[in-house]
Amino acid sequence: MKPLDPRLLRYARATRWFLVASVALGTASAVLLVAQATYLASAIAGVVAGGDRDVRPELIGLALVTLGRAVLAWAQDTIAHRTGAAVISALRRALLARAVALGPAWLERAGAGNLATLATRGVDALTGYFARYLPVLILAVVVPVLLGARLLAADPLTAVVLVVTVPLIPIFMALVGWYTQSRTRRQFDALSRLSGHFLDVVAGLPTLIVFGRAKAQVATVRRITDDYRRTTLGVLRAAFLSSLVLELLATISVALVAVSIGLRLVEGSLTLEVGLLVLILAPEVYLPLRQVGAQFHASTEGLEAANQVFTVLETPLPSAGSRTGVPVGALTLENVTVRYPGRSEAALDGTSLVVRPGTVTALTGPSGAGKSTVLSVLLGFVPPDAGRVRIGGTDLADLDPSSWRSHLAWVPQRPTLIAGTIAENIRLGRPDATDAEVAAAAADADLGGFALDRTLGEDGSGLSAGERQRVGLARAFLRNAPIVLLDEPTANLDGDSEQRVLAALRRLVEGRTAVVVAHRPALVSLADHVVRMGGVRVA
Ligand SMILES: Nc1ncnc2c1ncn2[C@@H]1O[C@H](COP(=O)(O)OP(=O)(O)OP(=O)(O)O)[C@@H](O)[C@H]1O
Repeated sequence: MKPLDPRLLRYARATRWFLVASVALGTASAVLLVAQATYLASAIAGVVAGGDRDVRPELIGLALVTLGRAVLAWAQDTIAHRTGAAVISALRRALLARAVALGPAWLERAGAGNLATLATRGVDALTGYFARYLPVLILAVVVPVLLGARLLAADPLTAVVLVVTVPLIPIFMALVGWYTQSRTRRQFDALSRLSGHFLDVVAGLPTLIVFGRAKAQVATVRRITDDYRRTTLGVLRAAFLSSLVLELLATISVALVAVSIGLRLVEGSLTLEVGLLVLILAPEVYLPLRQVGAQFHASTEGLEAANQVFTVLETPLPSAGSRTGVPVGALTLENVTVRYPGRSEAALDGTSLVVRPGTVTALTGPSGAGKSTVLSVLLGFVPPDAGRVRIGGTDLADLDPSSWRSHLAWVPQRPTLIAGTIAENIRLGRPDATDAEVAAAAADADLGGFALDRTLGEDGSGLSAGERQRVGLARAFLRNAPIVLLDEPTANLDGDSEQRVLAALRRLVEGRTAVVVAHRPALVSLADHVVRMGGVRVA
């Protein structure tokens, strides 16, 4: 694992300024450190020498330098936290924007749980990286160089000891990093698996309880948790052991310097002032290196998360057209074949279909025949593996996806609802709609008797399946788009509601191009054309 992933500089610009500021602050702090040691050594040597030597200037200098170092530490800390927050929010925004651009088919493969872990806990782990690891990493480069130069000037023999021992620490750390990389990845994978599974279990809890599988799921969660605990302990073990060895290495090196100073002081070949200066500065050379070792493991989780974010950001987008003018005309599927990843059988196998403008086409057929897949293809969520989709003669692949979708209204089998009021949920269909337009759309979808300011919970909890579908319909009414795609819009409605919604649907599809997945005869009767799907090729 690289100590600084160059992609961080590319995707999070705040990192560049942070590095520049940190190098400047680190250099200033190293210079103050040398000044502090010089004042201290001179003051002690002065006191030991006795006589009437006035050490007040050294003491004043010492106080000022100490104050300066405190100010620098505060500035470094503030900048580190601010940069961390800026980078985290930039990465999170980029990640979510990319996930949206990659589309639902990618999300299904990547897993919503994984994405949620990455966007929350994952990128948050970068706080430790910016606040604790990077500053000491920079100090670990700047301080040994500056202090080494000062020590070379003061006592070349100590400089030789440093040149021999200091490089051992980064070499050792690189070995540790190499060893722990795969373990950290395994730890993060286990956490993602745990989150994904937990999400599924919570969402399906009522079903699991009814089928008596809740206990079995508890056992599965326990197994994954155990796995996570084991990998975490493995990473921690490596962290503690490597810190121990680094401390040992640094301590032995300082001891070597101290012994040589002691011997030469006794011999009289070194003055007390220089000896003290070297003794004060030598441990400071190793300090940032030791801190890097100690903080390295605090940073690995954040770096691994960043690595995974970059993998998502670098996932090529499905090829999309750029034509923004959407032509008016027939929607045509020509020998379209769709094969979902991991499925040997094609969901659509050479399907051809023509939907003439201004007409309603009903897709019927047995479950699994590929009706919803036709809608996904028309929505541009699932690209055909073979064949073409044309809009008025233009290949759908040449159209800019968001321009195309701005011409569509879509009601899926289970419309997605967000936490918020019913009105807010309907307004997703057209965010700039007025309250009166929202109310009219609600009335069209047979939601007239509902208090639109009623607040729904997460995923629209608090509504029945039929009510959820009517909110989805109200959205389509509000959208007022020329093409309407409906996936069994009356599936969950009772007879009376169905009649009212059908009347509204008749108004909705009037003069528009509509494709309706339909099972119920009443809905099929809305259609100008009925296409039966399932096994046989349709036309
Ligand atoms: N995301 C997916 N990943 C893998 N296979 C899928 C996916 N979505 C659908 N399929 C498969 O593709 C086939 C067609 O599914 P589709 O949902 O289009 O059928 P449908 O006719 O709409 O069915 P229903 O009437 O039950 O909604 C089915 O065999 C289904 O299992």
